[in-house]
Amino acid sequence: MVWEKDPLVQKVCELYDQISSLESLKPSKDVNMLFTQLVLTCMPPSPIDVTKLCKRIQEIRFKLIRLCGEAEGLLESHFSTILGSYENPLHHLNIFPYYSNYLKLSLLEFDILKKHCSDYVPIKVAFVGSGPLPLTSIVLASFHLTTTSFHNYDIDPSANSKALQLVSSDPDLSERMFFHTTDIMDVTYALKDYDVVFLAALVGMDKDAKVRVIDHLAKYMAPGAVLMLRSAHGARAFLYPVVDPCDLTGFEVLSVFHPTDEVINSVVIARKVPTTKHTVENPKLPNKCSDIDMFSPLLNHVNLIEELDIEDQLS
Ligand SMILES: C[S@@+](CC[C@H](N)C(=O)[O-])C[C@H]1O[C@@H](n2cnc3c(N)ncnc32)[C@H](O)[C@@H]1O
Repeated sequence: MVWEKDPLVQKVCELYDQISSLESLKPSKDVNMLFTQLVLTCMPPSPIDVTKLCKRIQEIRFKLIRLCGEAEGLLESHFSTILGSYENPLHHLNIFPYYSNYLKLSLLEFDILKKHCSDYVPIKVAFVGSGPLPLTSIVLASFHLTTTSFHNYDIDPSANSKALQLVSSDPDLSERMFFHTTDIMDVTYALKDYDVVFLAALVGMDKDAKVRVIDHLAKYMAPGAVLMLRSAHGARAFLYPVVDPCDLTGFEVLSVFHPTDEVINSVVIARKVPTTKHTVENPKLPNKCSDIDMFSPLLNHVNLIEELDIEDQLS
């Protein structure tokens, strides 16, 4: 189908023109109004396949994803600064306008994780691209994985110092949340200690960059460890990069879930396969997620069905 004439695509291009003309993407009435319009335009289920867009609109999409990422970072930084001024920041998270979205997204990710690691609670989780307001780690640690330690990686030192400020006064999370300031591409053997690695939607802003990060994680994560990724589907792919199962070399894709409500990101869960050219010598098996016999006929049978489901979903 030729998407250029599609009214939704036309609306996205109009909004791009206005957003790209803004002086600043810091939270303001105009910025909030334009991004709210953009999200409301892209949210409804849509048959749009962004791989079929013409070159001009592909370029608009790539620039728009970057603008959305910049605005999201500025929004999170803005509210993290306000929250950091409270005595107990974690008691006031609901001042963040998208807090309920994170509650729903984190519950969705926890439910999907539980389904594929049903007999085991992860001991160590890494969140890559945690940002100045690491709500996924905070929500998971507070409500779902209440004994798990969370290692948050962010390339931006100011993001980590703001994030640390939010949890340092909490007796529980201050003991279970850790922050590492580094490019994830520079983290190697430490990655093999994590039972689960979450990859933020905004780490790897285009396909090539995303695949480079995924290949790096495939090289150093422990066999059997779980990778949770955020992707996008339909018109939501104008807001975030898309992760396709074929991008996940070195992993076995367990499921892909496309929400249709106000949770914008699709969720992809995959498990590091035990034998891959990427495997680093003598990898330490993280824990029970890898104790599952990766090649037991039953498991393969179940996985095959789920992968077939994936094929159905994606066809
Ligand atoms: C603003 S946060 C938003 C996270 C968002 N809530 C999500 O789930 O995608 C994204 C963070 O990723 C960080 N980031 C981007 N590339 C990175 C990399 N290669 N290594 C570590 N952090 C990175 C940015 O500094 C930014 O703070």
